[in-house]
Amino acid sequence: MTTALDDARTHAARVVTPELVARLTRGVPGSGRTACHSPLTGERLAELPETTVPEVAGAFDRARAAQQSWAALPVRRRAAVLLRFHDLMLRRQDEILDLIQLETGKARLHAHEEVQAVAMAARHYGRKAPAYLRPRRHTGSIPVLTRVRQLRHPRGVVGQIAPWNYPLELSAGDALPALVAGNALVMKPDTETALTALWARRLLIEAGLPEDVWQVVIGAGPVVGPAVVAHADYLSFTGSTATGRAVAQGAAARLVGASLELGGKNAMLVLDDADLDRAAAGAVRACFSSAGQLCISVERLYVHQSVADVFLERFTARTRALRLGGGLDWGADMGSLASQAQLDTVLRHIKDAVANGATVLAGGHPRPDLGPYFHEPTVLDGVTPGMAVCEQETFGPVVSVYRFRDEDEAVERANATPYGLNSSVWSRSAPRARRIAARLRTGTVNINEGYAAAYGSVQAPMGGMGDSGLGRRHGAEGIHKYTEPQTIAHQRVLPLAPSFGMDDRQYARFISGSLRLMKTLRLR
Ligand SMILES: NC(=O)c1ccc[n+]([C@@H]2O[C@H](COP(=O)([O-])OP(=O)(O)OC[C@H]3O[C@@H](n4cnc5c(N)ncnc54)[C@H](O)[C@@H]3O)[C@@H](O)[C@H]2O)c1
Repeated sequence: MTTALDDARTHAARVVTPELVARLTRGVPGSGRTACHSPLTGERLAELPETTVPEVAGAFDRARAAQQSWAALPVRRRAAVLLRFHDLMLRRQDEILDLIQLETGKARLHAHEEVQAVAMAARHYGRKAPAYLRPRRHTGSIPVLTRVRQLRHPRGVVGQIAPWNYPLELSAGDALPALVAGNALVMKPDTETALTALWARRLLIEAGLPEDVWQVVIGAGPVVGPAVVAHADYLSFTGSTATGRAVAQGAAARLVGASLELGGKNAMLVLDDADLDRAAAGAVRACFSSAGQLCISVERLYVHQSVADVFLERFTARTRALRLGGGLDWGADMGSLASQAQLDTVLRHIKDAVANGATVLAGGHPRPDLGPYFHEPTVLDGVTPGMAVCEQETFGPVVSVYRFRDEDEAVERANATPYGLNSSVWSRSAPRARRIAARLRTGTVNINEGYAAAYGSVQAPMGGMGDSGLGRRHGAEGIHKYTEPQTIAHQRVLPLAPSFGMDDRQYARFISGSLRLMKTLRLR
C-alpha cells in the first residue's frame, strides 16, 4: 500500500526533473548552491544556484543595460508581451499548478487562484498600460499660454522581494506592471518557492521579454534582500511587517521609493440580517484558503450574538467536512502548511489559547499521517485579549470567533488592531453593509465575500493601511508607482516675469488681475 508520502515523492520526481531545473535556472547568477524543499514530503525538491552579494550587483548591471532598449520600445509592444504571456500561461497551467502545489503544499484549487489572479493582471495591464502611461495635458500656470504635458518615465531597475505563500501571484503578478511600464527587474523570491517565479520568468521570455530584463537572484533573505535594497531604483516588497520595516529603512537611507504589502489580522463581520448559509460557506473559504497562509485571509470572525449559534453550527459543520490532502489533483479542499515554522506557530497559538481558557469548536490537531506539516482547519471560541492568537497574525488555518451586540461595537473591535489590510461585511442590506464598510480601517473591504471580490477587481487598488503597508497594487496606483512623473511646461508668448516695460509693482498688479479673471472665468 502506498502512503501519502510515497505519492508525493513520485509526483515530485515526475514534475521537478533535472532538465526542468536546468532550464528554469539558466541565467540565474550563483556561484553558491542552495536548495528548495517540498512541504508535501519535507524533503529536498531541487538544488538551486545561490547568488552572492557581488553577484546581486552584477544582476543589477545586466538589468540596467537591458532596461534601456526595453524602455525604448513603444508601450504597445511591451503590452503585447503580457497578452501573449496570458495566453501561454492558461494553455500550460497544469505545469505551473503542479509546481506551485509541490513548492507550497497548497490544494490545487488554491494554486489555481494564483493562475487566475496573474491572468487577470496580465490582461488588465496588457490592455490598459498604453492608457495608464499616455502623456497627459494639464492646465498651465497661464491657461493657453503655458502648455503643460506630463510624462511617465520608468524608474529604472525595480527590486522586487517576494514571499513564499502565493509564489506565482506575488512574483509575476507584481512584476507585470513594473515591466510594462518600461522597467527592468531584479527579483528575490523566497528560496523555497523560487522555481515557480523562475517558471513565470521563463514563460514571459517565451512571450517576448528580452532575456536580461527580468533577473532573478536567490539566497537567504537577510543577505540577498539587503543587497537588492542597496541597488534598486524602487522597491516592491511583499512579506511580514517586521521585514517590511527593515526594507523601508534601507529605502529611506537611499531616498528611493518603496511599496510594502505586509501582514494582516483580518476581520469578518456577520450581521444579524446576513444570509447565514452563504456567510458560513464564505467564512470557510476566507479562513482556510491556502491553509490560511494568505495575507487577506480571515483570522477574526465577529458574529452578531442573535445569530451566533446558528452561524457557528453551520460554519463548524462545513469546516469539519473539508477534505485535506496533498495530491496533485482537485481532490482536496485544503493542503499542507508550508513549513515546520508555520506549523510551530499554529500549534503555539492554539496551545496558548486553550491553556488560557479558549475552546476548540472544530479541528485543533496536526495531521502527520498526511504529510509533515498538515494541520486541521481550526475554529476557536472564548479567545480573549492577551492571547497570542488574538493579537498576532497566525498565518495558518486558525480562526477565532467573537460575538458582538451592535454595529458600533463590531466596528470598534474590528478596527482594534495595528493592521489594516482586508475585512469583510455580511448583510442582506447593501446600504447598511456599505455604511459599515466605510468605517472599517482596511485597504480593502468585501461585502458578502471574504477576500476574492476586492482582490480579483484588478482595476481597483489593493493594499494595506497602518502596519499592513504602504502603497497599492492593481489599477492605476499599481502601475503608476513604477513610474517617475515628469512635468514639462512650455511658456509661450508672455514670459512669467515683468516684461513689456512693466516694473515689479505693475507686474504684480497684472498677475493679481489675471488671477481674479481666471477665477471669474472658472479657468483653474
Ligand atoms: N499584503 C500582502 O499583499 C501580502 C501578501 C502575501 C504575504 N504577506 C505577508 O507576508 C508574510 C509571510 O511571508 P514571509 O514569512 O515570507 O515574510 P518575510 O518577511 O519573512 O519574507 C518575505 C521576503 O523577504 C525576504 N527577506 C527576509 N529578510 C530580509 C531582509 N532583512 N531584507 C530584505 N528581504 C528580506 C525573504 O527572504 C522573503 O523573500 C505574512 O506576514 C503575510 O501576511 C502580505
